[in-house]
Amino acid sequence: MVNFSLEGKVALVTGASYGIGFAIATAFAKAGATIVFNDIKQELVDKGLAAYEAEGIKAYGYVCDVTNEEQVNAFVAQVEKEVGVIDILVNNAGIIKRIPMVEMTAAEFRQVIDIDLNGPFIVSKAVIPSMIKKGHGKIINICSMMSELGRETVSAYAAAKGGLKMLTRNIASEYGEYNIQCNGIGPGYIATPQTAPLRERQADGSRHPFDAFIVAKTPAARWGTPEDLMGPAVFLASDASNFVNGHVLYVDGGILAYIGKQP
Ligand SMILES: NC(=O)c1ccc[n+]([C@@H]2O[C@H](COP(=O)([O-])OP(=O)(O)OC[C@H]3O[C@@H](n4cnc5c(N)ncnc54)[C@H](O)[C@@H]3O)[C@@H](O)[C@H]2O)c1
Ligand SMILES: O=C(O)[C@H](O)[C@@H](O)[C@H](O)[C@H](O)CO
Repeated sequence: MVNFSLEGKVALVTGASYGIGFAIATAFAKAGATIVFNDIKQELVDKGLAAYEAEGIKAYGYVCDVTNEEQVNAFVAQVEKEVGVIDILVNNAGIIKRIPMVEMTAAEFRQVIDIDLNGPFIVSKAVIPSMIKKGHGKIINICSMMSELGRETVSAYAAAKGGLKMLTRNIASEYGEYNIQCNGIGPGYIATPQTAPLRERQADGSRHPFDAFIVAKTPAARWGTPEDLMGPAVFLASDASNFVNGHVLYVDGGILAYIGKQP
């Protein structure tokens, strides 16, 4: 039988108070896992805890900044003591800055790289030793369309998410022999607060031009929802994917397959 169960597993999903991380953690809980998440502020953690409770899920929430190595190490040690060794890590925490490249400061560029690329490095590094000792582990990095494509204003984000794709391949290469699988999920355009500015209605009530552009660019002809990522995430976290390593699974309604509508 194919085994998609996550019964008895401890899953850490970073930045999972809402949005994509919350949907993935909820799916993991429904598949049997114990959920741990972190966020940068107590109010976000509290909001997350209330949302999990409303779904009937007992989750463990902590304040931790994924860019702070000392904080992350202390957090992972605390989770191992209070909840158990982390079997599944989802590097979901991330930010985007939409600024034309020539107007972006180096400090802004560095901040995006720090959260979206250094963060997954720091958290993965903290959990891998215990995964090796335990004899298995799953790491899922939340990549992006921008792991493959560029567009105006997102240079730092594209650089970080392209780097995250290669970090994924490297973790798979370096730790595959310890029965650790590291794969990515590359969501297409998903309706969350991160993309809300791209979907805002215009003053005259018409659709934001980017909103119409994305619907036309997506063969599925719609934005994705966080729930669209649930099945792929459970697959990559479960024993069903034990020989899948170093891939990015694009969950994009077909965007990367499509040349675009003829004008
Ligand atoms: N929404 C989309 O269309 C889309 C598409 C592809 C990839 N993604 C990626 O999915 C992930 C989740 O995005 P989302 O759209 O659900 O919403 P989001 O980007 O707003 O959520 C990210 C979460 O990470 C947290 N976070 C930010 N910095 C942090 C830090 N230093 N330490 C810990 N937590 C931190 C935020 O507080 C938030 O809870 C991100 O990595 C994003 O880049 C989103
Ligand atoms: O401004 C943007 O183009 C978007 O915010 C994206 O980058 C998406 O959020 C996503 O990562 C695509 O997969």
